[in-house]
Amino acid sequence: MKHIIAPSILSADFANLQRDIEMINNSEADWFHIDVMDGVFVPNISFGFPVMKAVNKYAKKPLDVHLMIVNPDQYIEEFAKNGAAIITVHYEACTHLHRTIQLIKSHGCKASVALNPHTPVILLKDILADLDMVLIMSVNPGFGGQQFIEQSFNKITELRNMANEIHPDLIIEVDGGVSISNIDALITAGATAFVAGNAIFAAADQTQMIADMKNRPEVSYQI
Ligand SMILES: O=C(CO)[C@@H](O)[C@H](O)COP(=O)(O)O
Repeated sequence: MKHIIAPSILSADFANLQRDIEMINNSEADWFHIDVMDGVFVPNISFGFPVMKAVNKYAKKPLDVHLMIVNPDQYIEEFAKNGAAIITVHYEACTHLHRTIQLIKSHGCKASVALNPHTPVILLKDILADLDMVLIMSVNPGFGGQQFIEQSFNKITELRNMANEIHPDLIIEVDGGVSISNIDALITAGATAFVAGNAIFAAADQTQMIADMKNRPEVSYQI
């Protein structure tokens, strides 16, 4: 099976957002990755509903919305109304994670949980069967263009082993420092979806970079 490529619009040119959305529409990318940051959960503010609406107006692929915010329950309905297909909340931001997951699903979205680099995957064991996806943060969230944290490989493998027992078709998404140099090893470790910001938007030929990240002749995943 082919893995999923989700360009992160955080690294797009916001003065030419429609152009960058069309580039993704016309590429081999699978999803749009949308990073929402509130300046509280992470030390950065990205954007909220106005940008989400603008992306939803032109995007022809599913919107993969990553909420790096506190109190995500308060905003889930609004993100769903604005076109979110997948909503990821942070384990570290949710006191009643089971309730939050049910809320996401009740709005017709796929439910996903993100883990910061310091959070062990075992903490998701009792909720894994309810999830469509787990997002492994391979940098500390808040900024694009950071260096990949190598320990993430072990987390991906550990999560894939746990998922094989409980939920074999779980999507494991990796976010942060993903590039053409580490994507093969990440697929081999058990990841099936890849967020890439800098690797795509800083490339001389963005469409070609997406195609290169999508078509990896040496690796494919089995679930
Ligand atoms: O969530 C985040 C950052 O918090 C990511 O989605 C970044 O936007 C990925 O950017 P690169 O590391 O690929 O440049």
